[in-house]
Amino acid sequence: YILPGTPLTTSCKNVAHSAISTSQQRPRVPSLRRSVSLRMATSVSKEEMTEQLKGAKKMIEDLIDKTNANPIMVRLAWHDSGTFDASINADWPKAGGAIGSIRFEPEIKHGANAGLAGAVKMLEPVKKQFPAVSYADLFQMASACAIELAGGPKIDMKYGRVDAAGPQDCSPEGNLPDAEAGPNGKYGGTSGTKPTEDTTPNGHLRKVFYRMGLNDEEIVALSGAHTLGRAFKDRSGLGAEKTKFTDGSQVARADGKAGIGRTGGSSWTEKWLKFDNSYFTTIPNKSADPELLKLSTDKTLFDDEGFRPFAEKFRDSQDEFFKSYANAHKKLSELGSKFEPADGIKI
Ligand code: HEM
Repeated sequence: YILPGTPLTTSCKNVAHSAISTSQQRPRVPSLRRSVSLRMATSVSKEEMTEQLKGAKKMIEDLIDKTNANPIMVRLAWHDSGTFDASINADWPKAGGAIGSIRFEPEIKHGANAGLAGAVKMLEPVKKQFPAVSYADLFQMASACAIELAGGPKIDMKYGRVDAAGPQDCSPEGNLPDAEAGPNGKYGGTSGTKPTEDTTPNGHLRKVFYRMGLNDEEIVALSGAHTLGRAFKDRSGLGAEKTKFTDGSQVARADGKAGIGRTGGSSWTEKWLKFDNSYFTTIPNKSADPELLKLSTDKTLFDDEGFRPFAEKFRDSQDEFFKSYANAHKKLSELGSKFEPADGIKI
Protein backbone atom coordinates (compact mmCIF):
# COMPACT_ATOMS: atom_id res chain seq x y z
CA TYR A 1 0.00 0.00 0.00
CA ILE A 2 2.17 2.79 -1.25
CA LEU A 3 0.87 6.32 -1.35
CA PRO A 4 3.04 8.23 -3.75
CA GLY A 5 4.02 11.80 -2.94
CA THR A 6 1.60 14.35 -4.30
CA PRO A 7 2.92 16.75 -6.93
CA LEU A 8 4.25 19.93 -5.43
CA THR A 9 2.16 23.01 -5.55
CA THR A 10 3.00 25.72 -7.99
CA SER A 11 1.82 28.87 -6.29
CA CYS A 12 4.55 31.50 -6.20
CA LYS A 13 3.22 34.37 -4.13
CA ASN A 14 5.81 36.13 -1.95
CA VAL A 15 8.45 33.50 -2.59
CA ALA A 16 11.28 35.94 -2.21
CA HIS A 17 10.49 36.82 1.34
CA SER A 18 8.96 33.89 3.09
CA ALA A 19 9.24 30.86 0.93
CA ILE A 20 8.64 27.42 2.39
CA SER A 21 10.07 24.66 0.32
CA THR A 22 7.79 21.64 0.13
CA SER A 23 10.73 19.57 -1.01
CA GLN A 24 13.57 18.63 1.34
CA GLN A 25 16.30 18.99 -1.22
CA ARG A 26 16.93 22.36 -2.69
CA PRO A 27 18.26 21.94 -6.23
CA ARG A 28 21.83 23.11 -6.59
CA VAL A 29 22.05 25.08 -9.79
CA PRO A 30 24.65 27.58 -10.86
CA SER A 31 22.42 30.32 -12.23
CA LEU A 32 20.49 32.51 -9.82
CA ARG A 33 17.76 32.96 -12.39
CA ARG A 34 17.25 29.23 -12.69
CA SER A 35 17.37 28.77 -8.92
CA VAL A 36 14.60 31.30 -8.41
CA SER A 37 12.38 29.79 -11.05
CA LEU A 38 12.90 26.30 -9.64
CA ARG A 39 12.05 27.49 -6.17
CA MET A 40 8.95 29.15 -7.48
CA ALA A 41 7.86 25.84 -8.90
CA THR A 42 8.25 24.01 -5.61
CA SER A 43 7.33 26.53 -2.97
CA VAL A 44 4.41 28.40 -1.54
CA SER A 45 4.44 31.56 0.51
CA LYS A 46 3.85 31.42 4.25
CA GLU A 47 0.52 33.16 3.70
CA GLU A 48 -0.58 30.59 1.13
CA MET A 49 0.59 27.74 3.36
CA THR A 50 -1.37 29.19 6.28
CA GLU A 51 -4.49 29.36 4.11
CA GLN A 52 -4.01 25.75 2.99
CA LEU A 53 -3.49 24.60 6.59
CA LYS A 54 -6.70 26.34 7.65
CA GLY A 55 -8.59 24.80 4.74
CA ALA A 56 -7.24 21.36 5.57
CA LYS A 57 -8.25 21.77 9.21
CA LYS A 58 -11.82 22.64 8.28
CA MET A 59 -12.04 19.70 5.89
CA ILE A 60 -10.61 17.31 8.50
CA GLU A 61 -13.05 18.52 11.15
CA ASP A 62 -15.98 17.85 8.82
CA LEU A 63 -14.59 14.45 7.89
CA ILE A 64 -14.14 13.39 11.52
CA ASP A 65 -17.55 14.68 12.53
CA LYS A 66 -19.17 12.73 9.71
CA THR A 67 -17.25 9.46 10.14
CA ASN A 68 -16.52 9.38 13.90
CA ALA A 69 -12.95 8.59 12.99
CA ASN A 70 -11.52 10.40 16.06
CA PRO A 71 -9.80 7.35 17.58
CA ILE A 72 -8.10 6.04 14.47
CA MET A 73 -6.77 9.51 13.60
CA VAL A 74 -5.20 9.76 17.05
CA ARG A 75 -3.67 6.30 16.63
CA LEU A 76 -2.38 7.13 13.13
CA ALA A 77 -0.54 10.25 14.33
CA TRP A 78 0.88 8.46 17.36
CA HIS A 79 2.15 5.55 15.28
CA ASP A 80 3.86 7.98 12.88
CA SER A 81 5.59 9.94 15.66
CA GLY A 82 6.13 7.10 18.15
CA THR A 83 8.90 5.50 16.09
CA PHE A 84 11.30 8.26 17.19
CA ASP A 85 14.66 7.33 18.66
CA ALA A 86 16.19 10.28 20.52
CA SER A 87 19.61 8.63 20.61
CA ILE A 88 20.05 8.66 16.83
CA ASN A 89 22.11 11.69 15.90
CA ALA A 90 22.29 11.04 12.16
CA ASP A 91 20.86 13.44 9.59
CA TRP A 92 17.09 14.01 9.47
CA PRO A 93 14.96 11.90 9.08
CA LYS A 94 17.01 8.92 10.27
CA ALA A 95 15.70 9.12 13.85
CA GLY A 96 12.09 8.58 12.71
CA GLY A 97 9.17 10.41 14.33
CA ALA A 98 6.40 12.64 13.00
CA ILE A 99 7.72 12.69 9.44
CA GLY A 100 4.85 11.08 7.51
CA SER A 101 6.83 7.89 6.79
CA ILE A 102 3.92 5.74 8.00
CA ARG A 103 2.23 6.27 4.61
CA PHE A 104 4.86 4.13 2.88
CA GLU A 105 5.44 0.42 2.74
CA PRO A 106 7.01 -1.25 4.62
CA GLU A 107 6.00 0.90 7.63
CA ILE A 108 2.25 0.91 6.99
CA LYS A 109 2.40 -2.91 6.85
CA HIS A 110 4.07 -3.28 10.26
CA GLY A 111 1.94 -5.44 12.58
CA ALA A 112 1.40 -2.53 14.98
CA ASN A 113 -0.10 -0.47 12.15
CA ALA A 114 -2.88 -2.89 11.22
CA GLY A 115 -5.93 -0.89 10.16
CA LEU A 116 -4.10 2.42 9.71
CA ALA A 117 -3.89 2.27 5.90
CA GLY A 118 -7.60 3.06 5.93
CA ALA A 119 -6.97 6.18 8.00
CA VAL A 120 -4.28 7.40 5.58
CA LYS A 121 -6.69 6.79 2.73
CA MET A 122 -9.39 8.87 4.44
CA LEU A 123 -7.02 11.83 4.46
CA GLU A 124 -6.06 11.56 0.76
CA PRO A 125 -8.86 13.89 -0.44
CA VAL A 126 -7.59 16.52 2.01
CA LYS A 127 -4.06 16.17 0.64
CA LYS A 128 -5.44 16.45 -2.88
CA GLN A 129 -7.28 19.65 -2.11
CA PHE A 130 -4.46 21.22 -0.07
CA PRO A 131 -1.31 19.79 -1.66
CA ALA A 132 1.17 22.11 0.06
CA VAL A 133 0.26 20.61 3.45
CA SER A 134 2.57 17.67 4.19
CA TYR A 135 1.26 14.26 5.15
CA ALA A 136 3.16 14.58 8.42
CA ASP A 137 1.16 17.74 9.19
CA LEU A 138 -2.13 16.19 8.07
CA PHE A 139 -1.69 13.19 10.37
CA GLN A 140 -0.81 15.34 13.39
CA MET A 141 -3.53 17.87 12.58
CA ALA A 142 -6.19 15.15 12.31
CA SER A 143 -5.20 13.81 15.73
CA ALA A 144 -5.30 17.18 17.47
CA CYS A 145 -8.67 18.01 15.83
CA ALA A 146 -10.02 14.58 16.81
CA ILE A 147 -9.20 15.16 20.46
CA GLU A 148 -10.61 18.66 20.54
CA LEU A 149 -13.82 17.64 18.74
CA ALA A 150 -14.28 14.82 21.25
CA GLY A 151 -14.26 17.33 24.10
CA GLY A 152 -10.55 17.08 24.93
CA PRO A 153 -8.02 19.84 25.51
CA LYS A 154 -6.88 22.28 22.84
CA ILE A 155 -3.36 21.34 21.84
CA ASP A 156 -0.88 24.08 21.01
CA MET A 157 -0.04 22.74 17.57
CA LYS A 158 2.39 24.10 15.04
CA TYR A 159 2.70 23.04 11.42
CA GLY A 160 5.15 23.07 8.54
CA ARG A 161 6.50 19.53 8.98
CA VAL A 162 8.57 18.29 6.07
CA ASP A 163 7.62 14.87 4.73
CA ALA A 164 9.80 11.79 4.58
CA ALA A 165 10.52 11.34 0.89
CA GLY A 166 10.07 7.62 0.39
CA PRO A 167 10.20 4.07 1.74
CA GLN A 168 13.91 4.44 2.49
CA ASP A 169 12.88 6.75 5.35
CA CYS A 170 10.60 4.19 7.04
CA SER A 171 11.42 3.18 10.60
CA PRO A 172 12.33 -0.43 11.32
CA GLU A 173 9.55 -2.56 12.76
CA GLY A 174 9.52 -2.92 16.53
CA ASN A 175 9.67 0.65 17.86
CA LEU A 176 6.03 0.79 19.06
CA PRO A 177 4.82 -0.81 22.32
CA ASP A 178 3.14 -4.17 22.84
CA ALA A 179 0.06 -4.23 25.08
CA GLU A 180 0.49 -7.87 26.08
CA ALA A 181 3.40 -10.30 26.32
CA GLY A 182 4.03 -12.61 23.37
CA PRO A 183 4.07 -16.40 23.56
CA ASN A 184 7.64 -16.24 24.96
CA GLY A 185 6.32 -14.25 27.94
CA LYS A 186 8.06 -11.10 26.72
CA TYR A 187 6.85 -7.68 25.62
CA GLY A 188 8.63 -5.97 22.74
CA GLY A 189 11.68 -7.36 21.01
CA THR A 190 15.07 -6.57 19.56
CA SER A 191 14.11 -5.63 16.03
CA GLY A 192 13.61 -1.85 16.38
CA THR A 193 16.27 0.84 16.58
CA LYS A 194 16.85 -0.24 20.21
CA PRO A 195 15.75 -3.41 22.05
CA THR A 196 12.46 -2.91 23.93
CA GLU A 197 12.18 -6.48 25.16
CA ASP A 198 11.07 -6.91 28.74
CA THR A 199 9.24 -9.44 30.87
CA THR A 200 7.12 -6.72 32.51
CA PRO A 201 4.71 -4.19 30.94
CA ASN A 202 6.14 -1.28 32.97
CA GLY A 203 9.72 -2.13 32.01
CA HIS A 204 8.70 -2.42 28.37
CA LEU A 205 6.80 0.89 28.40
CA ARG A 206 9.83 2.68 29.84
CA LYS A 207 12.14 1.18 27.21
CA VAL A 208 9.82 2.35 24.41
CA PHE A 209 8.96 5.82 25.72
CA TYR A 210 12.36 6.70 27.21
CA ARG A 211 13.80 5.93 23.75
CA MET A 212 11.52 8.71 22.45
CA GLY A 213 12.76 11.04 25.19
CA LEU A 214 9.46 10.95 27.12
CA ASN A 215 9.15 10.56 30.91
CA ASP A 216 6.84 8.74 33.35
CA GLU A 217 4.28 11.55 33.55
CA GLU A 218 4.13 11.69 29.77
CA ILE A 219 3.74 7.91 29.50
CA VAL A 220 0.76 7.98 31.85
CA ALA A 221 -0.84 11.07 30.31
CA LEU A 222 -0.51 9.78 26.75
CA SER A 223 -1.90 6.38 27.74
CA GLY A 224 -5.03 8.33 28.64
CA ALA A 225 -5.70 8.66 24.90
CA HIS A 226 -7.30 5.22 25.33
CA THR A 227 -10.26 7.09 26.72
CA LEU A 228 -11.03 7.12 22.99
CA GLY A 229 -11.38 4.12 20.75
CA ARG A 230 -11.34 0.38 20.68
CA ALA A 231 -9.20 -2.70 20.09
CA PHE A 232 -10.29 -4.94 17.24
CA LYS A 233 -9.80 -8.67 16.76
CA ASP A 234 -8.84 -8.18 13.11
CA ARG A 235 -6.21 -5.54 13.95
CA SER A 236 -4.40 -6.10 17.25
CA GLY A 237 -6.21 -9.38 17.91
CA LEU A 238 -7.22 -8.04 21.32
CA GLY A 239 -10.65 -7.51 22.86
CA ALA A 240 -13.99 -9.01 21.86
CA GLU A 241 -15.82 -9.07 18.51
CA LYS A 242 -18.20 -6.54 20.03
CA THR A 243 -19.56 -5.37 23.37
CA LYS A 244 -22.67 -3.56 24.50
CA PHE A 245 -20.64 -0.34 24.22
CA THR A 246 -19.51 -0.91 20.63
CA ASP A 247 -22.49 -2.61 18.96
CA GLY A 248 -24.05 0.74 18.09
CA SER A 249 -26.80 0.53 20.70
CA GLN A 250 -25.34 3.24 22.95
CA VAL A 251 -24.29 6.82 22.47
CA ALA A 252 -20.51 7.15 22.51
CA ARG A 253 -20.04 10.71 21.23
CA ALA A 254 -19.25 13.67 23.43
CA ASP A 255 -22.08 15.76 21.97
CA GLY A 256 -24.69 13.03 22.51
CA LYS A 257 -25.32 12.53 18.79
CA ALA A 258 -25.74 8.98 17.49
CA GLY A 259 -23.21 7.24 15.26
CA ILE A 260 -19.97 5.36 15.87
CA GLY A 261 -18.68 4.44 12.43
CA ARG A 262 -17.83 0.76 12.17
CA THR A 263 -19.42 -1.35 14.94
CA GLY A 264 -17.51 -3.85 17.06
CA GLY A 265 -14.35 -4.16 19.10
CA SER A 266 -13.75 -3.54 22.79
CA SER A 267 -13.45 -0.05 24.24
CA TRP A 268 -11.60 1.03 27.36
CA THR A 269 -14.42 3.35 28.35
CA GLU A 270 -18.20 3.50 28.05
CA LYS A 271 -18.33 6.71 26.01
CA TRP A 272 -15.35 6.00 23.83
CA LEU A 273 -15.86 8.91 21.41
CA LYS A 274 -15.66 11.37 24.30
CA PHE A 275 -12.27 12.58 25.48
CA ASP A 276 -12.36 12.82 29.27
CA ASN A 277 -10.56 11.18 32.21
CA SER A 278 -12.83 8.11 32.28
CA TYR A 279 -9.87 5.88 31.28
CA PHE A 280 -8.28 6.70 34.63
CA THR A 281 -11.49 6.21 36.61
CA THR A 282 -12.28 2.89 34.86
CA ILE A 283 -8.89 1.11 34.98
CA PRO A 284 -8.60 0.98 38.81
CA ASN A 285 -12.32 0.39 39.31
CA LYS A 286 -12.76 -3.27 40.26
CA SER A 287 -16.49 -3.09 39.66
CA ALA A 288 -16.19 -1.52 36.19
CA ASP A 289 -18.20 -3.33 33.53
CA PRO A 290 -16.24 -6.49 32.61
CA GLU A 291 -16.83 -5.78 28.92
CA LEU A 292 -14.47 -2.80 29.15
CA LEU A 293 -10.89 -3.37 28.10
CA LYS A 294 -7.98 -3.39 30.54
CA LEU A 295 -4.70 -4.39 28.91
CA SER A 296 -1.54 -5.18 30.87
CA THR A 297 0.03 -1.87 29.83
CA ASP A 298 -3.08 -0.07 31.12
CA LYS A 299 -3.19 -1.83 34.48
CA THR A 300 0.50 -1.24 35.15
CA LEU A 301 -0.13 2.52 35.32
CA PHE A 302 -1.79 1.94 38.70
CA ASP A 303 0.60 -0.83 39.83
CA ASP A 304 3.99 0.72 39.11
CA GLU A 305 5.26 3.09 41.81
CA GLY A 306 6.60 5.64 39.36
CA PHE A 307 3.43 5.73 37.26
CA ARG A 308 0.83 5.51 40.05
CA PRO A 309 1.02 9.10 41.40
CA PHE A 310 0.24 10.45 37.93
CA ALA A 311 -2.49 7.88 37.22
CA GLU A 312 -4.17 8.76 40.53
CA LYS A 313 -3.83 12.47 39.90
CA PHE A 314 -5.51 12.09 36.51
CA ARG A 315 -8.21 9.87 38.03
CA ASP A 316 -8.98 12.55 40.60
CA SER A 317 -8.77 15.61 38.36
CA GLN A 318 -9.74 15.87 34.72
CA ASP A 319 -8.18 19.36 34.62
CA GLU A 320 -4.80 17.95 35.67
CA PHE A 321 -5.14 15.22 33.07
CA PHE A 322 -6.01 17.67 30.28
CA LYS A 323 -3.11 19.97 31.20
CA SER A 324 -0.59 17.16 31.26
CA TYR A 325 -2.07 15.46 28.21
CA ALA A 326 -1.97 18.62 26.08
CA ASN A 327 1.72 19.18 26.89
CA ALA A 328 2.69 15.56 26.27
CA HIS A 329 0.68 15.36 23.07
CA LYS A 330 2.35 18.48 21.67
CA LYS A 331 5.76 16.98 22.43
CA LEU A 332 4.77 13.66 20.83
CA SER A 333 3.48 15.43 17.74
CA GLU A 334 6.84 17.12 17.14
CA LEU A 335 9.21 14.19 17.76
CA GLY A 336 11.73 13.98 14.92
CA SER A 337 9.91 16.61 12.85
CA LYS A 338 11.70 19.09 10.64
CA PHE A 339 9.74 22.33 10.25
CA GLU A 340 9.88 24.81 7.40
CA PRO A 341 10.13 27.57 8.47
CA ALA A 342 12.20 26.27 11.39
CA ASP A 343 9.88 27.65 14.07
CA GLY A 344 6.78 26.24 12.37
CA ILE A 345 3.46 27.85 11.47
CA LYS A 346 0.60 28.50 13.88
CA ILE A 347 -2.90 28.73 12.50
C1 HEM B 1 1.29 2.96 26.24
C2 HEM B 1 1.47 2.08 25.27
C3 HEM B 1 0.39 1.75 24.29
C4 HEM B 1 -0.01 0.52 23.94
C5 HEM B 1 0.58 -0.77 24.42
C6 HEM B 1 -1.12 0.68 23.03
C7 HEM B 1 -1.81 -0.35 22.46
C8 HEM B 1 -2.96 -0.22 21.70
C9 HEM B 1 -3.71 -1.30 21.14
C10 HEM B 1 -3.37 -2.77 21.26
C11 HEM B 1 -4.77 -0.76 20.48
C12 HEM B 1 -5.86 -1.52 19.70
C13 HEM B 1 -5.59 -1.41 18.21
C14 HEM B 1 -6.64 -2.12 17.38
O1 HEM B 1 -6.92 -3.29 17.63
O2 HEM B 1 -7.17 -1.48 16.43
C15 HEM B 1 -4.70 0.65 20.64
C16 HEM B 1 -5.63 1.52 20.16
C17 HEM B 1 -5.54 2.87 20.31
N1 HEM B 1 -4.46 3.57 20.81
FE1 HEM B 1 -2.94 2.80 21.86
N2 HEM B 1 -1.35 2.00 22.84
C18 HEM B 1 -0.44 2.70 23.58
C19 HEM B 1 -0.29 4.06 23.64
C20 HEM B 1 -1.08 4.95 22.94
C21 HEM B 1 -0.83 6.36 22.83
C22 HEM B 1 0.42 7.05 23.40
C23 HEM B 1 -1.85 6.89 22.12
C24 HEM B 1 -2.08 8.31 21.70
C25 HEM B 1 -1.53 9.35 22.27
C26 HEM B 1 -2.74 5.81 21.78
C27 HEM B 1 -3.93 5.95 21.11
C28 HEM B 1 -4.76 4.90 20.76
C29 HEM B 1 -6.11 5.07 20.23
C30 HEM B 1 -6.86 6.38 20.07
C31 HEM B 1 -6.59 3.78 19.94
C32 HEM B 1 -7.97 3.42 19.39
C33 HEM B 1 -7.90 3.24 17.89
C34 HEM B 1 -9.24 2.90 17.26
O3 HEM B 1 -10.26 2.85 17.94
O4 HEM B 1 -9.26 2.69 16.04
N3 HEM B 1 -2.23 4.64 22.27
N4 HEM B 1 -3.58 0.96 21.39
